[in-house]
Amino acid sequence: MRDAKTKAMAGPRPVVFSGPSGAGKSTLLKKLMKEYDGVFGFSVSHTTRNPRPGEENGKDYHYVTREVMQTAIDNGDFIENAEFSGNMYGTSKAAVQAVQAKNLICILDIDMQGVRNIKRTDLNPIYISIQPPSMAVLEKRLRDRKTESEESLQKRLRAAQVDMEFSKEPGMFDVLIMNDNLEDAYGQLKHALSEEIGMVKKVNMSS
Ligand SMILES: Nc1nc2c(ncn2[C@@H]2O[C@H](COP(=O)(O)OP(=O)(O)O)[C@@H](O)[C@H]2O)c(=O)[nH]1
Ligand SMILES: Nc1ncnc2c1ncn2[C@@H]1O[C@H](COP(=O)(O)OP(=O)(O)O)[C@@H](O)[C@H]1O
Repeated sequence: MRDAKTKAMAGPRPVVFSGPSGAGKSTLLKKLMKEYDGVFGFSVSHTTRNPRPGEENGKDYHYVTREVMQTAIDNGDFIENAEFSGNMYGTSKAAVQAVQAKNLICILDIDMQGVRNIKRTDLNPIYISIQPPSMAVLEKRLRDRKTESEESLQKRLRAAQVDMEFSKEPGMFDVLIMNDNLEDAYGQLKHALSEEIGMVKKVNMSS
């Protein structure tokens, strides 16, 4: 456990976003970061998947080869890493430190293996699960997003089923948000984080 002093030095509590691919994590967190400019900072993960149109290296992800990623993992550069849908993903220590150095609330978008592994660290985040209203809605959203091949889509849907069960495990998440209507889900998210947002605004305004 971190004592009060180290906690204060590390800045505000990070926030973990998890939930099935296509549940709306990126949509919600981008909205949040836009509205609360200077409050949140995104932990830019590493991945071996290819960038999608519109995604930027260093902003959405650090896009790397398996070799580069494995070497960095072996080097102890990562807080956690996982294999998802045939690709490697991971949170580097540097990604989180870069956000915490600016005294911002660090946002992590990670899968359920990441959640399990972060629970073994002293990061002490708020765990938020974003869930879709149903598998049918999730499938429609993923298809309409037009980012996945049929094979990748099927892999994501299979992982989603496991994820939806995982999110029901007692004590796994602090907040569960069902993303049916976007504005409602966003309202719930802001409400869940209102105390942390208030604290960061106060501290950063007076410094
Ligand atoms: N464990 C872990 N999972 C990650 C990390 N970065 C992204 N993910 C997860 O990997 C999954 C796939 O992400 P992505 O390929 O961007 O697809 P999308 O979720 O459909 O937009 C999602 O569940 C993400 O939350 C990471 O650093 N660690
Ligand atoms: N509440 C919602 N209603 C309808 N479509 C949504 C909603 N939330 C997100 N979407 C859409 O669903 C797709 C998946 O959302 P995205 O944020 O990419 O999910 P994730 O980051 O969890 O994989 C996107 O095309 C997004 O625009």
